[in-house]
Amino acid sequence: MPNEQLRRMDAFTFPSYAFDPATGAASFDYALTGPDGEQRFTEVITLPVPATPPSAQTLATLGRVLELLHVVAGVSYYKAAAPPRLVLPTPLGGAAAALVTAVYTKGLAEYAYRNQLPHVLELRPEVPAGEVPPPRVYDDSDRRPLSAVGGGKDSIVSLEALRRGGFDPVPFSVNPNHVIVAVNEASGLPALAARRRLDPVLFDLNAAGARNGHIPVTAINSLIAVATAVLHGLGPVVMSNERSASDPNLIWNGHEINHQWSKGVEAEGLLRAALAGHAGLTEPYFSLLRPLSELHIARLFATIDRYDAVVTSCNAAFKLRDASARWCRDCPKCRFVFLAMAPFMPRERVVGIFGGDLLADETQIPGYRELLGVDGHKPFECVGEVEESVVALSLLAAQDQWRDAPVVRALVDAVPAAAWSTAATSDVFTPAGPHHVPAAYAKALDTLT
Ligand SMILES: CC(=O)N[C@H]1[C@@H](OP(=O)(O)OP(=O)(O)OC[C@H]2O[C@@H](n3ccc(=O)[nH]c3=O)[C@H](O)[C@@H]2O)O[C@H](CO)[C@@H](O)[C@@H]1O[C@H](C)C(=O)N[C@@H](C)C(=O)N[C@@H](CCC(=O)O)C(=O)O
Ligand SMILES: Nc1ncnc2c1ncn2[C@@H]1O[C@H](COP(=O)(O)OP(=O)(O)OP(=O)(O)O)[C@@H](O)[C@H]1O
Repeated sequence: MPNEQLRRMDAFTFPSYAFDPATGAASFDYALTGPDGEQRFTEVITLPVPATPPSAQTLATLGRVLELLHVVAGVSYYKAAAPPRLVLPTPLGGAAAALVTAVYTKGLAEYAYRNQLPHVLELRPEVPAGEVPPPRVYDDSDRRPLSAVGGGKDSIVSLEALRRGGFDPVPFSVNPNHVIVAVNEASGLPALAARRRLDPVLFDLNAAGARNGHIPVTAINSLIAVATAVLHGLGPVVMSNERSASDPNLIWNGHEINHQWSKGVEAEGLLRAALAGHAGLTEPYFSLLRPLSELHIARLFATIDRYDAVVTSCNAAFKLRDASARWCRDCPKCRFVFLAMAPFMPRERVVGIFGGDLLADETQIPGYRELLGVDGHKPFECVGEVEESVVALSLLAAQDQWRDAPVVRALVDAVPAAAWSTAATSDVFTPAGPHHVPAAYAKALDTLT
């Protein structure tokens, strides 16, 4: 469909969805509609099939989770045109409607900002009238947790904390690539995987110049994880989203723009409430690392060495096409994670993990100046706060192995005095802030210290 027709689309709808318990395949249909016709999409998400066929009650609960997933996963296709109307397929209760509204506004905020589409931030879904029958209550709180694995340091910290804490976690990933497969192999734990196939039409539209941008992918992965946990009779989904994921990158038109919105604590609370209200799940989902800073998580990661040859946090390794093998060593996330790990490891260990020494490479200085708040705003990437970067730099400047590294020397001179004094009194290693970690899991992280 030509691009100008896409731009005239006036509504996004959700014609139907279907689930086949025999294959685990859920197919979700979407449509952009407008004066020139309709553009249809179908996304297929295939859940791992359990050894024992699910009961009717399990399928009923799963159906409720899939209803939420159908609507939330629509963001990928909505963004190709960003029409003014979002027309939901079925009535939803207050908590589920609140989740959907937030996913399409706050979750697409970076997309709206970059494409200069302020109406997206004001979208209000049209919810069909009608009562939603109350769901069956499903108490999953004391079952084995499903631990979402993304291949990076954060999910490794959670997986190891759960394992050492005696929770017997089941690793789980969506579309595991070679990095995630290698991390799971290093853990030695049998893992579950779901497959997600975006409609290839979307890639054709992208190539033809359709609107594109960041989407709240963690909300989608989270609901796929919860659907898998329900289907397999497992307990809560444990995520590894940190404290700083809740902090915005910038304010635009009075709205917070946060690249990591669906990793933040607001999204976590909305998802939990929607899953309780719409699907009856009592303890569906939480982030074990929520009270921790990225720097604190890096310090915990340094206590675990069995994943050094495989751990990869760089997003370039997770592209659907043309992915890098591991760390690209030239993006904000590589720069930040190197800086965060370096104070807690021998230099040769961190250089071995990354396959190169970013603090010996002076071309990295402009990128590090952004992370340290000297230039520009916090990059649109999964990176820690400026204060965490300054604290990490101060730790490096105090170590013989790093003090004379060219990048460290240049950055120490660049950071303003005010930032050094903030860092000197920083609480970056003190767990803090709102979280949803259940009492039974609260001590799991102590196993790593
Ligand atoms: C890997 C990555 O960063 N991808 C972003 C990138 O996409 P790109 O075009 O360079 O390559 P692909 O990932 O292969 O995607 C091709 C197109 O497919 C569409 N698409 C992909 C996945 C999806 O779930 N929905 C989609 O619609 C999209 O049109 C792609 O162009 O740039 C895109 C445009 O800005 C981003 O949308 C891609 O981001 C992925 C959805 C992705 O998985 N990103 C995560 C690495 C990510 O950003 N994680 C955040 C968490 C944010 C959150 O709130 O959940 C983080 O780590 O901070
Ligand atoms: N493919 C995936 N399947 C399932 N969960 C995922 C996947 N990718 C990321 N996640 C989860 O989503 C959350 C955010 O991902 P993110 O990439 O920030 O984490 P990570 O890979 O564990 O660590 P890092 O921040 O070091 O990259 C984490 O809880 C992670 O486990």
